[in-house]
Amino acid sequence: MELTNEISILKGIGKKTSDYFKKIGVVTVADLINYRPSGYKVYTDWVNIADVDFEGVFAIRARITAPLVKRTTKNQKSVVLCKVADETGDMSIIWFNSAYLCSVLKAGMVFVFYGKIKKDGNTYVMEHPEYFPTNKYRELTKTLYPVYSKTKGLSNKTIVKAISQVIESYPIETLDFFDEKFLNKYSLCDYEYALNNIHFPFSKEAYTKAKERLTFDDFFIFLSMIRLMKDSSRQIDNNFRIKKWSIAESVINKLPFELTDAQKKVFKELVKDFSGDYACHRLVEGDVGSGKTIIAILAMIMMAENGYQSALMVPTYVLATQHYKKIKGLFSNLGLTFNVSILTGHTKAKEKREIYEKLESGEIDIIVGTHALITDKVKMKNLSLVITDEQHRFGVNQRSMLADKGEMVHVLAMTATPIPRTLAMILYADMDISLIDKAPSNRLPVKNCVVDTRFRKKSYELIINEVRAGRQAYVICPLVEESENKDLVNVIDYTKMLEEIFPRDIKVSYLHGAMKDEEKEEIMGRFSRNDIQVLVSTTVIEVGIDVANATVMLIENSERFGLAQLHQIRGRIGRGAHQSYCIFMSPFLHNEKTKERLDIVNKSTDGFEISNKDLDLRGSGDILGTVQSGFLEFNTTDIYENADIIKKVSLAVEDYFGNEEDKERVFKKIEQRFGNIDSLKEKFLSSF
Ligand SMILES: Nc1ncnc2c1ncn2[C@@H]1O[C@H](COP(=O)(O)OP(=O)(O)OP(=O)(O)O)[C@@H](O)[C@H]1O
Repeated sequence: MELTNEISILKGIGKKTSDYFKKIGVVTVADLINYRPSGYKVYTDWVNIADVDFEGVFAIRARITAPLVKRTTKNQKSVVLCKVADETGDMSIIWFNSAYLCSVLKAGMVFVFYGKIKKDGNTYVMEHPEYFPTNKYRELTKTLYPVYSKTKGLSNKTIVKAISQVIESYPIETLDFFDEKFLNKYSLCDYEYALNNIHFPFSKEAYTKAKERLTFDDFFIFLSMIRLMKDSSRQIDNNFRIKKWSIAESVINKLPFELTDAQKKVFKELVKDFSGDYACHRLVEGDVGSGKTIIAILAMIMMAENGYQSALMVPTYVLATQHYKKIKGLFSNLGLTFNVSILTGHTKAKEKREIYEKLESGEIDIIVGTHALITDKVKMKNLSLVITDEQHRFGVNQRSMLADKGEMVHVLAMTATPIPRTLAMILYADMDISLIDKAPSNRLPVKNCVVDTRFRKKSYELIINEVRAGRQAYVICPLVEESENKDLVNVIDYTKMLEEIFPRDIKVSYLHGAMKDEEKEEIMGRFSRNDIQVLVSTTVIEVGIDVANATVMLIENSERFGLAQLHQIRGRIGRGAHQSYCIFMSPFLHNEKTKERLDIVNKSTDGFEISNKDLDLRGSGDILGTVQSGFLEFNTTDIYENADIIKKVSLAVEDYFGNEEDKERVFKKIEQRFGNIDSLKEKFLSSF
């Protein structure tokens, strides 16, 4: 048997069955062994019938007390009824469409019945259970039984049988990538053991070992591919090598704050990239408010200092304006004469023409903007650096459309999405990664609370007190206009209500997505000058808004938001030296799930931890769905859950890439297990 053979060479798999297998993506023998269980059935120890006092899946060990009876229900379904008893009580069992059982199961026989127990009036009924002789069941409780994703016409049993055939007759050990020395070094079991125990775990411990090994393999292949890609993108020469960066350094010394160690490290990495042999391709990842903007500014100063142009592209007009103003302000304070401009969809036609000209002539050193930057009209004399504020708003395509306005430019991407470094390596395969892992030290941790609406009055008092102390506040509501759902609060009415409650001198205003960009920008401008003290807003403020004087965040209907989003929203406060307060308000705190979710953001201010826990609650499908598209399916793998393994894998990949012989051997094995490396690479690339 070859792994490339179609599965029809297996016993018991005819044309019809192999067609069903095709529907679940299994065509060849290789597909079959890589088709991993979607879950496992755990056969729990049996319980006394008397102890069953809630619905659920149970095992009971009981004697059949009377001959089985066949009935037909009102809607013509055939059911079989069975009475059973143990020392503690009796119970009814019902099977559907299984008339044959009447001649198999006889009064007096003892079995372990395993199935769902439901309440029926005052009694409990077991529905359609499996049944096993006692000894067989005892064996089953020690193991996990695989459950595969099926398709109509293809039973779990058929899949189990097919996989067992391959495992029994194929020399699985020949597919191992690694030798004993390597396996020992990374404390891994061998591949044969792993494959056996992922499909048919001998014990729970064996399953854990197997899962760990296969997860390792998945990531090993994945990261090897990334490494290959990186090797090829590394070859891009640095066309814009900087020779000096003393102005950037003097800016650092004159800033009103000292850069954090994390920021200093990233700055050094950038100097090294920009002055090195190859073009920079770097992702800067830092939690909300960690201080990424100044890094972007310093990078652009370095380029300007060497006579090159740079572009900063952000997702919204408001954000572009904020960055532009910040850069202008900083330059004028420090007496820097570099030419900075802003280009957005709202720039007036005449002004636009001037900007296009100045970009083409090289007069503008730094251009900040939105998507407007990628139009054909924008031509740049010597664009050398492209910075994008990722936040998942720009695809790789847009990033490269801007980059294409220069000749193999440096690329710097910024993100606040709290993804573990290893996952970032997958999402941003071709990039180096810098982490800003510590927030500036002048910050006091935000004080949080989760409260129901009875706390509203107190929240308003807190807001008034903070405003009196010179600070400002945000109130976030999920919807804009009159809402059909009375439980949700709308921004405009809310603002009116606050205006009535708050003393006259406290200026309240609102912001929502349906407003015109210029209106939004005008309101944000007034808020950042403290002309407005309380801003009632939808989540339009979520990304990047920076008003360090704002210290209160009241989030109405906080149950409506995702946890990562709540973290982003909260990130708008706690950005300065003053104590900040975040109030997660919800009328649904009696719901345990809601409370449990909100407690996560309440207790943690670490974006990475919050995402992790959010994933635990929601399952990882959402995030992994995009990562795995079209490539290896990490179906035994959850990137977040396996962060430790991934770290180990990165080391292992580095190990291998240092050694040509090992590398070749491993790639041969990968090919053997999955097919040709080039096609694998192609699949990999197309999944981005
Ligand atoms: N080292 C530092 N010490 C003190 N304050 C700093 C430091 N670095 C940046 N800041 C200030 O912290 C605030 C947040 O920084 P910045 O806007 O760059 O955050 P960010 O990482 O872009 O966050 P977000 O992803 O939320 O937009 C700004 O007001 C900035 O001036």
